[in-house]
Amino acid sequence: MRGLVAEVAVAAPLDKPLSYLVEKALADSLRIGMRVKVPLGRRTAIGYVIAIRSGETDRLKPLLEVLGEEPLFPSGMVELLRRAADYYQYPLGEVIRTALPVGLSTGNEASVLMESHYQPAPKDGEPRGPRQRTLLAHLRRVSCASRTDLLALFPGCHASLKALVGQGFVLEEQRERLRDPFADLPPVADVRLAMTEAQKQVFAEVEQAMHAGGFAPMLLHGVTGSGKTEIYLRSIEKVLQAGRQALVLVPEIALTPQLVSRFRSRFAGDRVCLAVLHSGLSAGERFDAWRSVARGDVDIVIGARSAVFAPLGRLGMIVVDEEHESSYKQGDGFRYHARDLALMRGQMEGALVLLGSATPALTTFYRARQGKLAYLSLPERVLDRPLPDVELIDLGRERPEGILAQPLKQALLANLERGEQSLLLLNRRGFAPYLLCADCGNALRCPHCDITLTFYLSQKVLRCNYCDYRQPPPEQCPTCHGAALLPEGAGTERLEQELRDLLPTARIARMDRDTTGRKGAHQSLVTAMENRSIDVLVGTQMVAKGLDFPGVTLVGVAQTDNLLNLPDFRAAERTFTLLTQVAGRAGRGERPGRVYVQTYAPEHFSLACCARHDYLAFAREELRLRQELGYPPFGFLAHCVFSGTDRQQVESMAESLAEGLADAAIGLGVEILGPAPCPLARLRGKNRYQILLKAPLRPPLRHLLAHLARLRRILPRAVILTVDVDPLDML
Ligand SMILES: Nc1ncnc2c1ncn2[C@@H]1O[C@H](COP(=O)(O)OP(=O)(O)OP(=O)(O)O)[C@@H](O)[C@H]1O
Ligand SMILES: [Zn+2]
Repeated sequence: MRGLVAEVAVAAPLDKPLSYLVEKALADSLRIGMRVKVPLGRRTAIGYVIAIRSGETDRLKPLLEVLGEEPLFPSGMVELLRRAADYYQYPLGEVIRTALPVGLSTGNEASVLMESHYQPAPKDGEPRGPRQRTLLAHLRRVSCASRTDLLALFPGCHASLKALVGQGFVLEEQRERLRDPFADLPPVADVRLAMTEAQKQVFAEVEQAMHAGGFAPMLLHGVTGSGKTEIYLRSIEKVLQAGRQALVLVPEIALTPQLVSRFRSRFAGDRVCLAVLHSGLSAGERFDAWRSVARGDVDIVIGARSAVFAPLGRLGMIVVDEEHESSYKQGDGFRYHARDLALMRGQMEGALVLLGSATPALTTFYRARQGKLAYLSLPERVLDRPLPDVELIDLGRERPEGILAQPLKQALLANLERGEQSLLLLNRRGFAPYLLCADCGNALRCPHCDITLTFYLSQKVLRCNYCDYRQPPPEQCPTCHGAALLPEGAGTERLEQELRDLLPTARIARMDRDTTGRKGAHQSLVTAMENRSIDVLVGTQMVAKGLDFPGVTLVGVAQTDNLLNLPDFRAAERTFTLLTQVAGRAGRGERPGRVYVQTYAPEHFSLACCARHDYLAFAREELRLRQELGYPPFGFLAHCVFSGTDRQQVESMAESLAEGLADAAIGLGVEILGPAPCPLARLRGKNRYQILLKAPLRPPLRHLLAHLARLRRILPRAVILTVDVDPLDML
């Protein structure tokens, strides 16, 4: 018999969508983009309708229920979702589940306004059960979480949560939905800047592409402080005037309050509806925001990574700010890169895609050089403001007693005297990265991970920065029972302490994940910097990210070598990028800036190029090295990680699959590297092996990955394989 058939991408690890019969009662209300309940084997599952057609229905099971009254994404987005699933070799239903806001994926409608929220109580010690400990560790890390979010992260955690509340480790309260953390910020008055000549030129090129219509990918390479934001704002105005919508991606909403407020002040009120999608929203709020976007009520969406899937139906432009940022890549599950999907989406929907950065990812820069992206450049800062002077301090020669060498110390003192602000970067949290035994030389290590425990002096705790394992610092060395355990190396806590000794009268603050966990904490640091009630801000990478503090004239980098020495072919690029970005925070106002970078490798080209503000020279040298080694952008990678508790089993499964791949790879020109233990050979109690697939062209790599999808069926349940296409993090 023929009838109505729905193609459903079920949120489960399935190769392809399944067909279901649509019974008469549901036929009228069903549309593409709706969420449905379907039978799957002996259970029911949630899925998403991606097509409706007429066809043979004899052997089809009927669709059980339609959830919600409106589609969650426009039918025009199905193709993007499909291509994303195909590109990253991930099941379509899971891709859609990742794309939708969290509250929606669980199946229960997220419309509750009041719900339980949990916070860690000020009680020391650890609960008994491992589940309770994990939950508590999570709560201590995030400070507060709603029941919905906890259940999504830790399915079935009701009992543990109740026990934690019962024992006084956790406080429970009924709260309204979380408020929008940006709603009550003082509105910044919008200054409509007269564009500089360089800005005018770039903007003219954007306008031209807009007139031409259709897909137009562009790279806006503008040095730090060159006024890229104004280009975004003006371009979006044009897009809105043409009756289309804009999507703005930022690396992390919570870390980019200044950009968000510039958009707010330019557009809010102008009968323009702007939605900010961010993780501070409660499930209910996210659901509401999503639906109003899906209905077409929103003109501009600003959001982090996952906003690339915002259900905008009349998309005219996508801006990807700080396109080089690695937070655009999702690190687990569906490992997509939001910038790459933004390009894919722009192409499919005929939109302009503007990627902006002072330090474009080399892959992006190379694409521009090949002519796949238009190259727009703002080579100078606005208003003839100079880029800061950068001085490299050779630590091998200076040999400072503490963390800071003389020249940087003196600069800090002088800057304080002048009443100007300073910024110091050290990309390590805590007091010290190791607690080392002076007798036997052993460092204390995480029992679950292949990594040393970080020592936090203020909290008197040793903590694993990967799995959050904690223990009090022991009295004696567990190996030799020696009593001299010494903190080795430096983290932001220690640097802060050293600064307090050096500058006793200065107002010093620290910005890292430990001081910004509380809601609003990051924002109050930013405000205090803007008000000049902080003299010196110390922090991790966070201080390097897109902040615009005109009062900062001095930037110091405490060390560069841990970044430069990471076993990763992108180490030089990461170093160059981070240093250039943090240096770019200096001298953005009226007074010029200076930068001191402490390093053991002053002759390294990534540092030398940074000191000369010479991105092009850096890119030239780094591209040459990449080409020699066949690494991106001259080759394409897929990173396969096998993990499980039984090391031997993991290793032997990795070997079997590598052999299977090797057979299939004959004649394809794909290199198969490994299996070998991952650099982080143990993580959260799991042993890890990796295979790296490397190919000069994409099609053979994809071919091999398709083969891997079949091969992996032989894996036992105890061995988990994750495949990361275009990996960024290969530890
Ligand atoms: N045409 C202009 N006239 C005067 N000031 C301007 C102009 N354009 C931008 N500015 C100011 O210059 C500063 C830097 O601009 P913006 O924050 O857009 O830089 P950016 O290019 O995004 O830099 P980064 O990559 O470092 O974030 C801002 O304070 C901004 O207000
Ligand atoms: Zn650990």
